[in-house]
Amino acid sequence: MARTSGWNTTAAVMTGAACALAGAALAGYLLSGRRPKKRTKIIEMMDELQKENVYIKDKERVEKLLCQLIQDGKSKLQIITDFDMTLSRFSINGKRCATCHNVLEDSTLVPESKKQILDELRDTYYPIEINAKMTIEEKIPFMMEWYTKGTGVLVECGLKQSDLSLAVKESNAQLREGCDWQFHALHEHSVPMLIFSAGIGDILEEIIKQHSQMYANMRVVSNYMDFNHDGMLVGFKGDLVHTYNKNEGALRNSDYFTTLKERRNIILMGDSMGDLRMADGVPNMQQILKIGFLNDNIEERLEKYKEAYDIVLVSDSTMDVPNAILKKIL
Ligand SMILES: Nc1ccn([C@@H]2O[C@H](COP(=O)(O)O)[C@@H](O)[C@H]2O)c(=O)n1
Ligand SMILES: [Mg+2]
Repeated sequence: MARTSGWNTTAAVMTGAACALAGAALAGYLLSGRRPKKRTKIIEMMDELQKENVYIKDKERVEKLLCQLIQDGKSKLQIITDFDMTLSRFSINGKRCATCHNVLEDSTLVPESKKQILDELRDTYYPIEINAKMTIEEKIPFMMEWYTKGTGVLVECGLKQSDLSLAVKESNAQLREGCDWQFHALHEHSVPMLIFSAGIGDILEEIIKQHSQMYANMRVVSNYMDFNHDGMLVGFKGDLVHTYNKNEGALRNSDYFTTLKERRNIILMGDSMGDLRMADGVPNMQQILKIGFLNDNIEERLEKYKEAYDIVLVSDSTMDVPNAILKKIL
C-alpha cells in the first residue's frame, strides 16, 4: 500500500462522528499564552483549503459534504474528471501548455498552411468558450463549428498513428503536480476514475502514459481518432464530444454508471462550466463535491465559478486540494 504514515492517523481521526474535532490547538496556546482560535471544522483544519487562491462560497455545504464523503469512505466513491486544463496543466512559467488538440495542431506534423487555419479557428472560438457573458446554449453552435472544422483540418494533414507518441514528447503538455500520486492512490484503493474529455482520446492517453501511467480503474470518454489499415488518420470515431455537450451522447448507451450504481458519492473536477454536466448520467447520486480549476479570464468568471463549483482553485498548478481530500477518504 502506498500510504504515508501521516494519512492513516488523519483518516482515523476524521471518520464518523469525529468530523468536528477541535484539532491540535493546545500546543499553540501553551506556546503563545494567547487563547487559540478554535479550529473545529474539517475545512478549517485542512491547510490546503486555507490558501488565498481557494474559494469556497458555501462553507457549511462543503463541510457537510466532506464529512459525508469521509464517513461513507472509498467504497461509495467515484471520480469524474475533465482532462485538458484540469488533469493537465494550464501554464508553466507563464507559457500556455498544450491541450490535446494543440499537441497536434502545433506539431511539425501539420503543414504551415493548415496551422494558419487552425490558429485562426482557435483565435475565433476559444474566446467564445471562455466568455463569461454568453450562456452555454449560446456557445454550443460555436463549439460544434470549432470542433467540426478543426478535426476536419487535422484529417486533411495525413497524420500517422505512429507519429503521435513523438508529437506528445515534443509538446509541453504536462500533468498537474500530484496527478501521479492521485492516479496511483485511486488505483490502489480501487476507486473508479472517469476521464471525460473534449480533447483527443489517443493523445490524452499518450500524455498520461508519458507522464504517469494508465491504470485499469481509469475509463476515458473522448474523441478517438480513426486510422485506416496503413495507420493514416481518416476521421474521428463516434459522436463528437465538445466542451459543452458532456451531458449527452457519449455515455448514454453505456452501462458505465449503472455498473457503479453503489458508488453514489462523486468528486467531480473540471475547468469549464460545461464540465459541471459530466455527472448528469449518474443514477441515485447521493453527494457530489465539485472542484473547479479557474485558469483563464479569472476576474470575469470567478463569481460564476463560485456559484457553480463547491471549491474553486484559481491559477493552481497542483492537485494539492483534491489530493488532500482524497487522503481523508481513502
Ligand atoms: N481545436 C481545439 C479544440 C479544443 N481545444 C481545447 O480543448 C479543451 C477540451 O478538452 P477538455 O479535456 O477540457 O474537455 C478545451 O479547453 C478547448 O479549449 C483546443 O485547444 N483546440
Ligand atoms: Mg478542460
